[in-house]
Amino acid sequence: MQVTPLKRLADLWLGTDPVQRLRLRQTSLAMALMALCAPVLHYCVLIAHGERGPWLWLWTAWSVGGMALFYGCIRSGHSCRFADPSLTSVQIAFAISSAAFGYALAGPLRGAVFPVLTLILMFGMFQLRARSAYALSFFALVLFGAVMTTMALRQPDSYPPLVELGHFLMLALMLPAVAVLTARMSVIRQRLSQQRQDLARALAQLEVIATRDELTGLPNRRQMQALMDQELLRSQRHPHDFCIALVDLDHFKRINDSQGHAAGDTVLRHFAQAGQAALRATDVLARWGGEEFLVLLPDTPLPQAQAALERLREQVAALSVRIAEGGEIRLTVSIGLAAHRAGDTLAQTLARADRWLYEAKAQGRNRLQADAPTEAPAARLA
Ligand SMILES: Nc1nc2c(ncn2[C@@H]2O[C@H](COP(=O)(O)OP(=O)(O)OP(=O)(O)O)[C@@H](O)[C@H]2O)c(=O)[nH]1
Repeated sequence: MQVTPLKRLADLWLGTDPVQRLRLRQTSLAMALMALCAPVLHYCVLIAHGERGPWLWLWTAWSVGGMALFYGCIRSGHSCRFADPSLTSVQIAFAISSAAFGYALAGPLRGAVFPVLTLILMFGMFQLRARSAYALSFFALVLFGAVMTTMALRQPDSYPPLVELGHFLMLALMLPAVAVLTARMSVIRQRLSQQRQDLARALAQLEVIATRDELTGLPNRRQMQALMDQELLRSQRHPHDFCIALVDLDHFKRINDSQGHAAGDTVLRHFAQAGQAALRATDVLARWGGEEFLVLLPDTPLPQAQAALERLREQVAALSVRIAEGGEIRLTVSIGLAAHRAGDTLAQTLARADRWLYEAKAQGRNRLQADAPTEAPAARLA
């Protein structure tokens, strides 16, 4: 992808971390607004006093410089050590103080500060909690009240006390209303965030339900079918061997009948653990249905698959499952193993594994029957 000079500039200004970019975008917007307000205030002061004077320059340095400091603090990562790395509350408090200072300088055009003050508080709608919104509104009201009182006392001609009282009353109505709206936004934001988390959790659960067998935690039949389809596609693209084995617990009905269904479930769970432990991490053991399991051995030629499943059979035969009712159950498995042949369908390979399993059962159980490496198993079984 080509990097345009504009994107390079944006990366330089905002960095590349998406979370930091979001914070810096917000602060840059606030900084731009502050920079745009400066000439307007200069105009108001010129109209009111015919000259700009040192206080206005102090306001300009304080306001624009302060916002630049916020930007620097966030851009450098310095703010990450604070509870709110966006510094939202502090930035809003600072902007309120700048607006109050501007109000004291603006003279007859000071009413222009009120929409700016609303705008400043609206920045909090994206991030502030209800409590901070109320606190900042209160802070603004107190600060403006103090500035209005001071100006009415010191310059009653430009700031008539009754007019200032009217201004204050207007603020006393407007600021709590903005705080209430911000608080409501905060509740909506929290609800949305909770819903997003619930949805993500439900999706994760759904994925588990859709792909895992509830009793054993192994991949279920649907998931195994998908994995085998994938392996088939891979073997067609980059030819390699893979094998499929059907593993069936011997005389499992007897366990259920003599020890109960719960004991049968315990045995299934123990078999699943032992089976997984006996296989390689790349092999997949899945519950195919009932007491029948399926093993997919990707990228594995028949002799290796045979050795792996023989090891599994031996380890299961050595297993002793302790059941809740007391006592121990021993179990064995019969295994039918088939190597996939190029050109065959998965159903054909599975059918061959099934026939070998049938053969293993017929020959007395607790054994592995597999394709002969040199002989076509389909021919032998026919
Ligand atoms: N406890 C329990 N039993 C199950 C579950 N799924 C299937 N079964 C039982 O597994 C038994 C399978 O019995 P059969 O198909 O006769 O096979 P078997 O007794 O293992 O005999 P062979 O396969 O011929 O060695 C049945 O009793 C089923 O009820 C399960 O999730 N839990």
